[in-house]
Amino acid sequence: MEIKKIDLRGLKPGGPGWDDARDAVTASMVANSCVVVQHDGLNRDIRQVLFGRAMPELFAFPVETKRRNVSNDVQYGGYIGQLPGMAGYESMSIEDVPDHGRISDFAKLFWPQGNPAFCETSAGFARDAIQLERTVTKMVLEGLGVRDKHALDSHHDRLRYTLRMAYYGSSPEDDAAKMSMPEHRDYVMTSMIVQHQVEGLEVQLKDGSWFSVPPEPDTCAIVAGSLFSVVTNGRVQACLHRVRTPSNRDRFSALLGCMPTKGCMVRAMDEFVDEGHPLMYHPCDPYEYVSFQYSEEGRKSKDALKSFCGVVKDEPAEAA
Ligand SMILES: O=C(O)CCC(=O)C(=O)O
Ligand SMILES: [Fe+2]
Repeated sequence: MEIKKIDLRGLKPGGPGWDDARDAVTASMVANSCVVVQHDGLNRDIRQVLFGRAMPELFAFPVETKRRNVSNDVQYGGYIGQLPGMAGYESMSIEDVPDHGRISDFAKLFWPQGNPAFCETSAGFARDAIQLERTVTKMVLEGLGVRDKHALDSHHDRLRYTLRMAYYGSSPEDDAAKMSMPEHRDYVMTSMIVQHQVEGLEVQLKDGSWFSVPPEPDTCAIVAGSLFSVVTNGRVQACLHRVRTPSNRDRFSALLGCMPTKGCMVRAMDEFVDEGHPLMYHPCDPYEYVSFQYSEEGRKSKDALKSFCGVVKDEPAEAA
């Protein structure tokens, strides 16, 4: 089994090829909780500068400087590094990235006099990534049967976006089979993952095997997070994925995470609930869900989303 990449180049909503691509994107999301697309949406020059210059310069700063990137807002925001079992992994996030003030505040943590080139690169990348994410999510929701333009718009209007830049440093004594990031599901609505030259992202397929997403230029992967299961009433499950780089090279990736804006409840869209598909998840506050997922109870749970807001709760684990 594998995930076939879907060509979105040159497609316009409703134009030639759109319906076929939409159906293929939807089928991949339903089957694998992930879609890999070939696109012309992420400007090549911007990507080249982001991965070739901006990110290497950023991660070269000392840890004390990188730690200035803090977040009081979301779990795994700000700077992450030196995690147990994940030596070599670091990431830095810019929340609400369409707000240029957030990017320049971030840049000033590293370059107190500012760094317009860095700001332009990250803003350009984020702008393109948001556009592409919206196209793909629109395809999936339409492909699953949502026709109401207002419902699609209001889904998008209530999202906020975080740009996360990640670095996976290798070390000569690393075992090539070693995991750089253990398997997990993202709590978000969706994550877009852009790789650059070095492999790493692996997605678990329905038959339990792991598919390594090739780091081809002009492609990216969009994986479903837990909150997308709520919205689609379980039609699309959260994607189990991990990072492993058998070639043992240093690796960068850029991620666009979508979360609902604060204060918005997440609920199944009307189109996905009917007699044959009873409601699976009660409407929930996404930020309360995130706290739950990382709480002791959430970590112990076989299916944190179901335990938190499932209409039918998980069977409690049997006492040993
Ligand atoms: O770097 C990647 O390819 C994926 C990282 C990831 O899954 C995450 O940060 O949640
Ligand atoms: Fe992830």
